[in-house]
Amino acid sequence: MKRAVIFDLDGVITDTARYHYLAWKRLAESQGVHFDEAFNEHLKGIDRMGSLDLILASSPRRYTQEEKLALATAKNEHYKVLIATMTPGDLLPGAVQALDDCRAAGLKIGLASVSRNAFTVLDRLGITDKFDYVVDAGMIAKGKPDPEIFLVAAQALGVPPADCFGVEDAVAGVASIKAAGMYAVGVGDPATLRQADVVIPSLAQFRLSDYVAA
Ligand SMILES: O=P(O)(O)OC[C@H]1O[C@@H](O)[C@H](O)[C@@H](O)[C@@H]1O
Ligand SMILES: [Mg+2]
Repeated sequence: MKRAVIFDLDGVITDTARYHYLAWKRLAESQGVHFDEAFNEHLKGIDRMGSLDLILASSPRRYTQEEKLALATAKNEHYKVLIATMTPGDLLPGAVQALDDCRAAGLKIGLASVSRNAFTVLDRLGITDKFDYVVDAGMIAKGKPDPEIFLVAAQALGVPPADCFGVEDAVAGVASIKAAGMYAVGVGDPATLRQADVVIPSLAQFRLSDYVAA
């Protein structure tokens, strides 16, 4: 029986994945790099500097560390403008119900986000207190697809990884959950999230009883 659930944030609980996409697209195009939805799939779940490196790999120019930091900061400033007006109305359908179902079933609830804006987004959505523990980028050395972030969350929740399941919209995130030895619920397209144990289109189709016994 599963005793804990660890959710990703961006693209699972709220549509910030769209805001990351818009901010990266503007940044990439400012550097003459073509950017589309297909390329963006590879960036989902990847931390800020890792994402920038993947984008700049398509540029013939070489960038100094200082230039890269300036570009990452510019992207983040744009992203912060996009999330500044978020409200609880930006919770995706089924998100609160899924969290409440997990709470009612007595599961520990964690959040594993590589975003340095995770606490701001949780605050804007008004759901910070729905989590027993939140791991963000500042607490880990290696981002997704490394298992570290899900393992740190499981340890903080006091539940062995085999008794946890993770919920993710990103290829890198599902890989991180599986590498941590957990059951993976993918949110999105089964053709993209091939490594997940089960894939649902959105949290509106979240069926806790299907995962706790898995
Ligand atoms: O730039 P931030 O807010 O620290 O976010 C880092 C990453 O956070 C992840 O949750 C997103 O899926 C990525 O797209 C994003 O790049
Ligand atoms: Mg995500």
